[in-house]
Amino acid sequence: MSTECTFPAATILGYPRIGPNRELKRAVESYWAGGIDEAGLQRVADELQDRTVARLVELGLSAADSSIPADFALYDQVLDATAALGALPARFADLAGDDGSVGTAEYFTLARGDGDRAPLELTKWFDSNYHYLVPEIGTATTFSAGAHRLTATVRRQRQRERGVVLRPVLVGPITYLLLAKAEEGSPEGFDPLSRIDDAVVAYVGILASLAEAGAEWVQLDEPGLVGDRGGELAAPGGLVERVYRQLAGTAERPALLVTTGYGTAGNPAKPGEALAVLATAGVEAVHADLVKGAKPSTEALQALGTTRLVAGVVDGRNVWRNNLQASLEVLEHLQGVTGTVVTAATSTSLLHVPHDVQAETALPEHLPAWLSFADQKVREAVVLARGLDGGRPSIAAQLQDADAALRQRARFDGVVVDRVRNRTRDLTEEAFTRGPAERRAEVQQQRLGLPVLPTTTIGSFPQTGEVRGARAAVRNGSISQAEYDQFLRQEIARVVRLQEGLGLDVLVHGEPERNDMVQYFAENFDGFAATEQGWVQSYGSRCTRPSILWGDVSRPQAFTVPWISFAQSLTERPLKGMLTGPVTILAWSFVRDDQPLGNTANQVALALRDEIADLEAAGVAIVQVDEPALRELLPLRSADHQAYLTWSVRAFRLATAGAADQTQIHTHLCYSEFGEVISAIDGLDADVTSIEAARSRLEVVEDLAGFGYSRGIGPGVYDIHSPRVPSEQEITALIRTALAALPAQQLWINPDCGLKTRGYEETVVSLRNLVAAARTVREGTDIGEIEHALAHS
Ligand code: MET
Ligand SMILES: [Zn+2]
Repeated sequence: MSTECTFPAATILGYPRIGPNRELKRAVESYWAGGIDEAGLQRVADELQDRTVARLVELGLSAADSSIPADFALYDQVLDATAALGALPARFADLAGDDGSVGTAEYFTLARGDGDRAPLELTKWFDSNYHYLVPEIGTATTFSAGAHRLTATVRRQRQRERGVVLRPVLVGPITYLLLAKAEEGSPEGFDPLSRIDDAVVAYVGILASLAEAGAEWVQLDEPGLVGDRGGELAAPGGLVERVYRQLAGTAERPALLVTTGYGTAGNPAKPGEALAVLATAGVEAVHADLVKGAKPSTEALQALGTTRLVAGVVDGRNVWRNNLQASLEVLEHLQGVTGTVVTAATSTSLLHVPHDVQAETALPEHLPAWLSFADQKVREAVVLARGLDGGRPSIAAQLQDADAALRQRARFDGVVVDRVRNRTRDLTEEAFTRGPAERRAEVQQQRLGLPVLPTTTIGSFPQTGEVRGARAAVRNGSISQAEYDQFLRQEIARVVRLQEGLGLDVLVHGEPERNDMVQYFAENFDGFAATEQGWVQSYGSRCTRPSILWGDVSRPQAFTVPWISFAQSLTERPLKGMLTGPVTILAWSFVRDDQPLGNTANQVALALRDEIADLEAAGVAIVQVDEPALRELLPLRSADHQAYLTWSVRAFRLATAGAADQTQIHTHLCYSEFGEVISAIDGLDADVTSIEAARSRLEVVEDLAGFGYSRGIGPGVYDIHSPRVPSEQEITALIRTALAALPAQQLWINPDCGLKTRGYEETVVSLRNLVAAARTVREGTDIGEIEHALAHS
């Protein structure tokens, strides 16, 4: 290792990879479709990488001092680590070359599967909306040191004119194994982390090859230490210390920066302990998330000695302009207490935010000055470093600008709206409570007269090229609003007729007017703004464009009612009104950072409550409020779960509890891992809940029965995540599985989720089979009796 290991005064942990115009997304998809070959894809990726480096230099990072991270995954950074380690599950063993390395085609096979081989599973990356590919580790998994892509990147940049020195980024060994799941067939209770020693050997090899390629620093990301296991692992004498002693003790290596992020690493009651442990182990620089995590204690700072502290004071997760004054105070404090050497940095990679506020042309006038996307955040880190070095006068103008923007934001009309505040303040317990569930079920059945095992869908119908085309056409002005509305009415009428023809019991309008289930609400609520170019990577080549919740939220006028009542006017059967729930709206937007999330959630809830009241007034008898993100926002530490579940469940209840007993409230959740949240789901007090269940072959019904869940439940019997058509027999068998655990009166028959990503061809056949299966089961004598009883109650 070089004895000179100075670290830059400013850095970022990572930068959006997809490209300002989603160049990488397009290139990767074109490669999959056979439009370009591997060399073509590599050319686009290299060009983008060069432009990123140039842009970061323009923003103030140096090309020569390791301040620019090399985190250019083609699909996912965890998949990159899997490929670098050659740690493939047995079903993909043939994808590795003799030296354990994985080529480009094989890399994508891991991500997408082939033939009968299922791809690696996708899961949320910590509490973000980014999804990574889960490593599968078993007792026999082999680990090799094949970080060829990363070393090639480092080498290629070093060989450029004037030589760019990047800082390669890799998921650290402990986090890698914490994020893994046990490979199928592993012994009961097998913990992937038990393979740490073999993994470390491979990391030692990777460090050596990166040093040889010319890397002076390497960044190992260990955000896994913020979870429940972090406290024990990062305690003095624990696994973190042992592993990093080994890595730091190797001769051939670049200097090491270990990052955490997404909260306080290690024991939350001893902030900074994990950093001190890493320093003791011999790591040259440690990073702490000072936005979501706690400030390290003085004791921990003292223990850092000469180890540099990379201080994450610029929020990598949100889009608000930094309070430079406050950040500088934090940095000065850290530096002042113990003489710790401090770098100004982001709290996480900037992967979670869009590229550049400057690319937006249609934001409300007041908003751009309050915002900071990736490029602005790079500048913030650079400015803070300058201020820390040169004192406040050296950045006086920037401090003043940031301060002025913050003050303007705080008093802006719309950020605080008295009318909205008064409503949330004056809420009594009554606003959160409906009548008794049994009584509701009774009056709803009287009103709806549904058969036993009622069939329905989750809301959206296939969004065909025609639907997307019409939306694009009205946006670019080639058709008028009136023509577009007419098109939507035709589409809705077609979907309603189709469902009647199929014989579904509760119909939907199909959601053709919605570009996205959250953005559509953001566009119709006050307090939100949508971006044009604000794409962030969700997984692989998929990006989302979260809206920005900047002010107090309210609903100026009913907006779903016209579509829902039009659809209802076309049929005698009950039609469900479709809304997105408060927690999901928050989870999939950038939310304001100046008040507790629970307060914001209640404002959104009241806006939805107004919409439900208008739907009821229009004669709608069933309203579904989707909360697919309820479980997603669950805090990383179990100690924090209860507080979160309390405010999120209350927000849902506030949205729905204004509904009359005769109005049936449905909710939909897209997952079946109910375990830890089952009582929260019970707490939502929805009359009917649909969930994903087909893939796990309805395992969840046992849990529900064990819990004593007593309201309506629709475990999905049709997996909509693939074009595969489930047969009538197969669905019949699933319904019988459900019936073995739960009473027929409680069960609904529906798919796992909305149909918007499916094609009509498979959808129609699948739904026909679903209706036929429900009928077949209904005709079983015992159930026939129940139905008879229901009809006469
Ligand atoms: C991700 S959950 C989706 C629910 C929505 N109602 C739909 O059907 O598309
Ligand atoms: Zn869903």
